[in-house]
Amino acid sequence: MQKAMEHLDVAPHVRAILAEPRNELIVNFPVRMDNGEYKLFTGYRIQHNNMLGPYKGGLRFHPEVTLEEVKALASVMTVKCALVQVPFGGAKGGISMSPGDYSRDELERISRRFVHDLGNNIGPEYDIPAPDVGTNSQIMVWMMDTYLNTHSRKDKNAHKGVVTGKTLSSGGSRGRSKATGQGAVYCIQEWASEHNVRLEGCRYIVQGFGNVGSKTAILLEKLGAKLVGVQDHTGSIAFADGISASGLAEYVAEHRGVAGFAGAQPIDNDAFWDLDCEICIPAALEAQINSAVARRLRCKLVVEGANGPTTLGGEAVLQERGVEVIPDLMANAGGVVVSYFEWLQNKRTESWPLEKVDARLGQMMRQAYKEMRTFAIERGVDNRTAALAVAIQRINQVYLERGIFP
Ligand SMILES: NC(=O)C1=CN([C@@H]2O[C@H](COP(=O)(O)OP(=O)(O)OC[C@H]3O[C@@H](n4cnc5c(N)ncnc54)[C@H](OP(=O)(O)O)[C@@H]3O)[C@@H](O)[C@H]2O)C=CC1
Ligand SMILES: O=C(O)CCC(=O)C(=O)O
Repeated sequence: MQKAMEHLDVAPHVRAILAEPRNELIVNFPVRMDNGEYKLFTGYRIQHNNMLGPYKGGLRFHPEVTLEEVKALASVMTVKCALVQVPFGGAKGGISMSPGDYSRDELERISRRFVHDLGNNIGPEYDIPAPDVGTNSQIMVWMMDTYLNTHSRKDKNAHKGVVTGKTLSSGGSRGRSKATGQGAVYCIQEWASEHNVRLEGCRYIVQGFGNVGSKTAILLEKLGAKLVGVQDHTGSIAFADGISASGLAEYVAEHRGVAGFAGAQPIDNDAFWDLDCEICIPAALEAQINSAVARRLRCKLVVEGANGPTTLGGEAVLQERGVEVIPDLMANAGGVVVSYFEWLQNKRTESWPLEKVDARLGQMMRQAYKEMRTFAIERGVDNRTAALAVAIQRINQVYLERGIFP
């Protein structure tokens, strides 16, 4: 962000405000396990900035969740929303836990108790959680239901928009589950048309085959591109003739990992990064592409499906080697854009057809992509610097217009 601000005239107080989150919430809460014993969990919710609208961002259930990680991810949400022009600010939250270690009943009690203890610190006009790593639409529905039961005694259907990423039957939006992948694919299509690359036959590798990784892979496959390698926590697989993305998604749903998939060969985790391809899509966790990995990559383009997958060192090497990066705040913004549509539909008691969701998503992603590339070309900077600059410029403008309450 500091690098981007060098290209802008940002007021000193706005720099200071953006450097820290506004609110940091930590809740410690006990949950009854299936064996009758109680276990204490620590939940975080970081509200980074709400100048452009209610705080917005996902909730992560993963063993590596820390306060520092959530703070960083919350700030990415602030700039992401500003870049794609959804009227939201930035937030993120999570619990340090491994969801796979708990039964469905335990997960429900953990999710409900977390929301109960967040109390009035979330709300449809104040702070709106969504899915992230280790959480899903069922967890979002439990969270919404808990909020409605504790906040609106008479009308159980008002305020459904307190959480997005819900199941369709409980107030979700068509297209939300594939939205992040769909947004990434719209970006890839823009890149391909700028560089005259045919996506048919284009080879790509994906790290992380959860919501973002699998949906991106399936949509690219539909465009004729070829998935040649996948990695998740269970291992890495490759197949030069192309792995079936939809077949692999079905296998992962059943086996909870890519290891053992019959339609590809197992390879070393290290060798995954050496695979010949045009596009590399990190869609798991932060800091996966460090300088050593960046030296090995044999792609033309890195599309950051995940938040923060490239370290500063990794990015420097990619730039040196002429590998273009579509940064997280641009590449994975499709999720929050369709979350915004879901929130709007909940407010208006509407249900949009998928065609409308996709068309509006495409329009917003392409507009933001164009603004990022125009800034990058005109100022001679990389895409991340450009995307951040476009976003910060917008936030700065609003601070200057509205001023600071004394
Ligand atoms: N869901 C959304 O709408 C959005 C998500 N994102 C970002 O996308 C990324 C992925 O999120 P999402 O798809 O929702 O999460 P999921 O939990 O659905 O999937 C995460 C995937 O990453 C794998 N993974 C986890 N750790 C590692 C590792 N160390 N090495 C390789 N693979 C690993 C997981 O495997 P396993 O399950 O076996 O652990 C799983 O396949 C995150 O950075 C998230 O913040 C960004 C925007 C929106
Ligand atoms: O859909 C949302 O509100 C937020 C998704 C998210 O957490 C992200 O974009 O990183």
